[in-house]
Amino acid sequence: MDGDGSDDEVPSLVQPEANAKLNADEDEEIPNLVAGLDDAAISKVPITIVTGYLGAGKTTLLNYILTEQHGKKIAVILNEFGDSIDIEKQLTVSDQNSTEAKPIPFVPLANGCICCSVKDIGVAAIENLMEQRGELFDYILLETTGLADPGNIAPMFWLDDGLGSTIFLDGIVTLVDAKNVLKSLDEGYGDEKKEEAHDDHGPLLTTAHLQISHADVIIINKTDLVSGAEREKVVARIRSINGLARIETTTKSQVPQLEGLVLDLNAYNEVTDADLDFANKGHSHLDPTITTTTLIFPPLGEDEVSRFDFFLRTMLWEETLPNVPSAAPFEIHRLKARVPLQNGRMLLIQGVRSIYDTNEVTGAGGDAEMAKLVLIGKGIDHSSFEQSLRLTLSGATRI
Ligand SMILES: Nc1nc2c(ncn2[C@@H]2O[C@H](COP(=O)(O)OP(=O)(O)OP(=O)(O)O)[C@@H](O)[C@H]2O)c(=O)[nH]1
Repeated sequence: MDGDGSDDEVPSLVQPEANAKLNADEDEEIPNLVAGLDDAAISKVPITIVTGYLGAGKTTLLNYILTEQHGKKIAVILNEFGDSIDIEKQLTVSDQNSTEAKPIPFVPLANGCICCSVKDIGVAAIENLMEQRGELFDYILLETTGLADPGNIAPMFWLDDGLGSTIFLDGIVTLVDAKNVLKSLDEGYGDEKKEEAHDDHGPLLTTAHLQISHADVIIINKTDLVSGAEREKVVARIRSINGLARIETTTKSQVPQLEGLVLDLNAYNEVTDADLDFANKGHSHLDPTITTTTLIFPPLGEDEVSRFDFFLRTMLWEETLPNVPSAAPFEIHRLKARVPLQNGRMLLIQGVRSIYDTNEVTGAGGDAEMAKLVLIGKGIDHSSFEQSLRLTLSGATRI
């Protein structure tokens, strides 16, 4: 595990210009994504994003959580307005861009939890919620709409300085409907983004793909509606898209445990060797659109550290591969890496889309540990990425 180097970590969060718009002031100090490692994190409120396709079982999961014993005071945020639920009619946050602190009304729920509904998951809405925090809650669960792309929501929780100091992203949990997910992946069934996805001219990228590729935990729900063989097929397909996520199968969203599966995932402050090893186990590429790829290389020498960072920057910010200009177009959704250095230190890297964060720790890993970089994304051709990394580390490009 990586926690042993916490006393002398050197956070060096980097931010691409493409995401600068999320920051009100580009000169502001950028908060640390790996939030769990410092003292200040103790008082921060974790947020779990619950996402999943229409009807997959998100609300059923939230209801299940609220009736279970977890000893937490949870604020549930619903990111939608519906006619069906009375509480949603009562609650309004009209303008997410407003800087005025308009109190968000809460509705009491079971287990001492509270619920509110916001139209858009904006920084202002969450800040507003945090201002009212007091003793009201110590955990936030955010249920997104079925068509939300978690890759757009996740960066909000560490890019904004104010928010980053009060909240940290604990993890993304994606519910999928065992009966319909394959159809959703293949056809964009019922997907309003279908046209947009086709504009890409590549294999169809659906909302279901985006929700699976960004997930830290994937709950395959409604298993009562499929046979054992169908369930295995779904698991294999999802595993081929996201080799990093933990996968559980459920009926009525009844997860076997909450801790570590929905709550307190610590998905963004741990990069364990076991996780990366698992992703590298060569799951077959069953999905034509999104795959998980692992690059393995020896510990980096002093000169190679900045070259490696150049490789990451070019790949994530420019979506090109240094030294391999002919590589096919690609998109990176999620990235995790453990990179031992020859000086005995270790780089732990997390990324979502074009944002990534590097922490340097001591004492992690053994002498024999190789560096592992796991990438989840679209159009990733393993050999082009490997070639680019090898050439870049060898100093083929002056940086
Ligand atoms: N058969 C079956 N039905 C389920 C299961 N889980 C949930 N449902 C039902 O499926 C329907 C949709 O579940 P919800 O929890 O509302 O799904 P959701 O993801 O919140 O749906 P949206 O808010 O529309 O995106 C409800 O009628 C649930 O009772 C399950 O495991 N099996």
